[in-house]
Order: sequence, then C-alpha cells, then structure tokens
Amino acid sequence: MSYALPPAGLPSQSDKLTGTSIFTEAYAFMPAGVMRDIVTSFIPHWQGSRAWIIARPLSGFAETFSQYIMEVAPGGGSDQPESNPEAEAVLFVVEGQVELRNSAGKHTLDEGGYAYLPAGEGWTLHNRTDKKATFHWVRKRYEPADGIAAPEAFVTSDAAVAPIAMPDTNGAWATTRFVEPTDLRHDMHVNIVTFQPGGLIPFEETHVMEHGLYVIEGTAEYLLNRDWVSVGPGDFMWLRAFCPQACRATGDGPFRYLLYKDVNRHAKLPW
Ligand SMILES: NC(=O)N[C@H](N)C(=O)O
Repeated sequence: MSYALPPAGLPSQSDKLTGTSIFTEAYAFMPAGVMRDIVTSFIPHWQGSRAWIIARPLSGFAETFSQYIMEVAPGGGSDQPESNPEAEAVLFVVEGQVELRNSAGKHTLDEGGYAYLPAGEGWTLHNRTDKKATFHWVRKRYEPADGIAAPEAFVTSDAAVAPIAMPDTNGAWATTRFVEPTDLRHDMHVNIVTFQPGGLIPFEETHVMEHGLYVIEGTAEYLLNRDWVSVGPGDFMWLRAFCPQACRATGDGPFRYLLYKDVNRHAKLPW
C-alpha cells in the first residue's frame, strides 16, 4: 500500500500555483500542493518535529476535532506530546517508522501503523531511525457517556484489518473499520475508505457528523456541498456538519482516504 505525503519545500519561482484551495462555510479543500514548508507549525514539547495543522475547530465548540500531519526528523519526537488530559488521539503512520510508548509498553509503528490513545493516556513518541517519519494525528476532546466505560488504547495497522464491503456495492466501496460501529465507548471513528476504479458514493450523503478526509492514494471527483472537485494523493477535505458529499473514483487503481467522523453521542443542546 502507498500513502501520500505533503510535498514540502517550495515550488520553483517559474511554477504557477500548484493546486487550487477552496474555503467555504460548508467545507475547506487543501490540495497537497499547498502543504509547503512555510505553512508548518512547531508544537510545544516536540523536538525535531513540525506539523501541518490541516483541521481545527473554527467556531467555538461547534466543531469537534483537529488533525495534524506530523513530520519527525531522525532523533526527534516528544516525551510530553499532549498537554490536554481530555484529548483522545488516533495516530496513523504514512512514512517511515515511529516508536510509541504508552501504558501497555513499547510499540513500533511502520507505514500503515495505527494507534488509538484514550484521553488521559500517558504516551511518548520518537523517531529512532535515520529517516524522517510522518504520521497523521487526529485529536478530539473525549465526550464520556453516562454508565459507559472509556475505551482502552490499542495498536493495529491498515494491513491487519480487513476492509468490509458496503452493502450492495460488490466490493466497489469498502471501509476498513478500526473500531466496531456498535462500540459506544468510542465517540469518534478514524477509518480508511476504499473505492475500486469506478466506485461511487451514489447519493448525496448529508449528515450531522463532521469529516476530515485525507487522500492517501488514487483520484476521484468529490462532491463537496454544491461543487464537484478533482482530488488526488495528499489532498485534504474538511467538511462541516451537514455538508453534502458524494464521490466517483476516476483512476485505474484504488482511491483511498483516511476518514474522521464524530459518532455515537447525543447532539449537543444549547442549555
Ligand atoms: N464521505 C464519506 O466517506 N462518508 C462516509 N460514508 C461516512 O460518513 O461514513
């Protein structure tokens, strides 16, 4: 499996714009071409590391998650990666190898490696190799549910989990589910969605859940609200609640993306 990366660097002065970004009230589209050195951030208590912050709540508490692409140089990492004890995390490695330590011990995550870290979990992450490592870090303030225990940490990988075909699609559309949909301890899902060539979301999905979609492989036409956008490896889409969405895979190979979704909790009331 292959996983797209930010191009970093800067386009040459003779290049025209490398991709068209879109920002609307319903969604944002950030093509891979805009993920360059000068738009990275440094994060407190991380050494030899930088982040593309590709999603964050914009309007108070109306949105639920943030997402970073973290690049960690050889020898870099953090003994204090998360300062918010209410923040749960999913890590998904797209390049190289990282060493994760948590209450269960030491884990080596290679490309396609996946970790769920519940709120309050102590963890550290380091790149002990001589090549850079890159991973996605999805953060959400965990919302406990009365009488339901908090989830436990786990480590797995893209290759270890079999994708499940969506009903009536002959496998043209499948989801790699890292958490059972009926496991109500979890209030977010970070899954991988795969379309075979020509596969479709054949209706305008419109729902209260938000999304972050990072294209890890392949190409498609993606419907975002009223706009059909051509998407490819390394592109990111941020969808607010109720943003209509559909897609049509356009390439010769699979079209795959990492998908964040908030799930399994009451809709918030203003009182
Ligand atoms: N855009 C998407 O892939 N949406 C998913 N079908 C979902 O909401 O689960």
